[in-house]
Amino acid sequence: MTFKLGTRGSPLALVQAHATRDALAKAHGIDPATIEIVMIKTTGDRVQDRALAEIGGKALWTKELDRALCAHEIDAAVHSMKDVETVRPTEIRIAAMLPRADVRDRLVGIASLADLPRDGVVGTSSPRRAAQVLSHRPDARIVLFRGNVDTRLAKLAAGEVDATLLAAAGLERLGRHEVGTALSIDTLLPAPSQGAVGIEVRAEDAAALAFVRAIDHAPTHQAVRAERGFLAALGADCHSPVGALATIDGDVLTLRAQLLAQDGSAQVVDSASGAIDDIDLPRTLAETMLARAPESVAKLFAR
Ligand SMILES: NCc1[nH]cc(CCC(=O)O)c1CC(=O)O
Repeated sequence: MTFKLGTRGSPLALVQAHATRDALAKAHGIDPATIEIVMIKTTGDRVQDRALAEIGGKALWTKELDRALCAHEIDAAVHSMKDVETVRPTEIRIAAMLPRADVRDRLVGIASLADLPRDGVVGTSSPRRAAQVLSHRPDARIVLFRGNVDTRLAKLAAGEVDATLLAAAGLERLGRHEVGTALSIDTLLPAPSQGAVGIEVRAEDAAALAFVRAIDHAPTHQAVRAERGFLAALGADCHSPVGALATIDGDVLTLRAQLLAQDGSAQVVDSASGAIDDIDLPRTLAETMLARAPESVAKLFAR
């Protein structure tokens, strides 16, 4: 009997699936060959020329994996948590997370946002990164930029843009440590769940749940749960320019968050600290921030 681990087929997804397989094999003292990696093509992989927001948002990355999981074609699915919708089907359960990688974004093409030429062009399809760049450099021109890491770097090298932003976690997992410069979280607060890999199982599959839970990294899971709780409380989706990062120190969780207007012209930044298991903290922070958000920010959150 092999345990079937489903994944997208992108280079990054495959690295993450292999890391999950290795962690499971090690935790259970079993041969990695007893865990089969099953590649599943998603709509998000097929459509490369339009913004994700336009063609259906985050569900693009998870829909086919959800279907395969519910159809018992796989026993678990590996995801970049950043790409997983905030509200999951009741049949599916997030069982574990790998230890989080570097949460920051890396700026590629120029050394700092101050080095962007006047009216310089930044390629990104992330509303958060676009708004954050514009908050620092209102003169910047944002152009839609998708594709895998190599496609984006080739477009940059061809001079299509002056700069782009990529998650440090993805670059590092692909062995591309040399690409770009990490921006501090004070300059660019990362997306909720950035740098975290999660493993989902069918909620009713107690055996798979126990098998996968053995590799759960609790501090990552707790931090990502708080960040996702914050997004859920906002009713936010991939159209929403939101940064959020939870950090854990001893038994205290601190959640920092940023809501921006789409053009970066207004923003609200705040943080809250409390017990790790305080389930009200993310919602209270979201409500406090929305209450003092200017109209250009508040209107982005459908509540
Ligand atoms: N939306 C694409 C996506 N989803 C997860 C990562 C990187 C890995 C991570 O953040 O965990 C990326 C690429 C990027 O944002 O540069």
